[in-house]
Amino acid sequence: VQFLKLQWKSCRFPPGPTPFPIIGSIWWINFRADHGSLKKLAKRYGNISTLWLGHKPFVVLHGFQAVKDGLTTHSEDVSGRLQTTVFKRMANGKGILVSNGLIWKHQRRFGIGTLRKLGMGNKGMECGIQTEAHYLVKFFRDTNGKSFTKFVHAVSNVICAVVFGHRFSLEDETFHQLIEHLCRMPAPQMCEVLPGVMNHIPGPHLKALSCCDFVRSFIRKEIQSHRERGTVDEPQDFIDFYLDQMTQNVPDSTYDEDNMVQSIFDLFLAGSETTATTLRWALLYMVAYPDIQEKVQKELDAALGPSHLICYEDRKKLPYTNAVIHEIMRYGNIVLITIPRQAVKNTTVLGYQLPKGTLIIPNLDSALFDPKYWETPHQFNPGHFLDKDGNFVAREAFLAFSADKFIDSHRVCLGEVLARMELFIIFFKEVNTQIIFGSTMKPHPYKICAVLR
Ligand code: HEM
Repeated sequence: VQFLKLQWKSCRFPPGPTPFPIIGSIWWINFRADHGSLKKLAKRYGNISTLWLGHKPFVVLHGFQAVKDGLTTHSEDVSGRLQTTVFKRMANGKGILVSNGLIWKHQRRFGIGTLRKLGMGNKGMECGIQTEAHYLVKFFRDTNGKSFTKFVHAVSNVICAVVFGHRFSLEDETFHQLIEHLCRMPAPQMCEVLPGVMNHIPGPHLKALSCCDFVRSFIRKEIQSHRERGTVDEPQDFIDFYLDQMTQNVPDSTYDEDNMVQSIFDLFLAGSETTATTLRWALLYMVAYPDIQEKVQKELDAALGPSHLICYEDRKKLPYTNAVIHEIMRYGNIVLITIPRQAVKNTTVLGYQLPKGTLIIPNLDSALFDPKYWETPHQFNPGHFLDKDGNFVAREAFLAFSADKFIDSHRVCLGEVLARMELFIIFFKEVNTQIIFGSTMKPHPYKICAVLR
């Protein structure tokens, strides 16, 4: 009976493999939503298909057009986030990244507005990024080439300056603890499968949750020291602005300390590892494609010179470098599928009527490698972002930050402009001050025994 019920239910959704009670249809992709299995799914069922996790349908969007139309035609309808066990333990419905409804609207609007007031997109934040880029290169010189491990420190420090009003030294022990806990936080999936049981069994999932607690208590200490300092005439950082907002008389206000802590937590979570990983890919590609590195260095030398203090505006004079950074983001493809969306009301996606609560998985990877939109999708080719005269061209299929151009619209990356500034300035600083090369190929460690002849 359960089987028949499920078949009846699945008829109303986009096509997909046959679902069975309990296991659904994810058996068809070997229980793994990775690049290869989602490609296989699209090949068999088309650009919109359904996977069932037990009795829960996930609608998968594949290819640039499907991802774009699916997320933007009725963008507000598909702007929800699923409240999974992990997300509840991580955020409890607060903050920006996985919240919904009024809390999400308030916190997101406040977050964007405040980041702009604090200089996102202009000189304000540029200065903080230049400072971090400077310390990275200094650290590189002092340690003879080990700056690569410090990307996450540099980009987290930019966020520290914005939210706490100060940066940390790269040697600071407390800061190291913050970074360590931030990096150990990836979602503990087992809690999703067996929530009740996993809460009592030790393992990486409990470690990840205790890392969340550490980061939150770190943020609370900073808020406490702001409170002790008392009100300031001019708010200097995110916490100042938020404390001020809490005193305003806003109808149905959701501005409280828990939401402040979680919003700051979300900025760290969404903004540290993402940007740092992209920078690590950047260096790897410069090692793998030395001819491209050389062309970037030539363009920098010709347009700016070695002692120039780089600013984001300079990208307009550096079309090739700008194209290389975009190609790093496209080819590095760090997100694969974006955090699943949920329909907040009955809606239509690519002609299918989807009921409220349906989960939607936009496969960003499939847009960044869509052969209809990229000339050589599986090659690292900065030419994707250049016209025949060598001018930089933006590409509509470049959905690294999700599927909408406008930050004020629903659920796109809130830190896109900050990320772009960081990538441009830090990449410039690295390539302009050093030649990046890989060391020799070494054999894996092995044990050897010599016997006398
Ligand atoms: C290379 C760097 C980055 C990439 C590739 C990236 C990508 C993304 C993607 C794909 C999403 C999901 C959007 C959706 O649901 O459709 C997202 C959301 C978000 N990002 Fe980023 N991001 C980056 C850097 C940053 C930075 C630097 C910040 C802020 C400091 C940030 C803050 C956020 C926030 C708060 C959200 C949640 C928005 C919401 O749910 O309303 N991101 N990002």
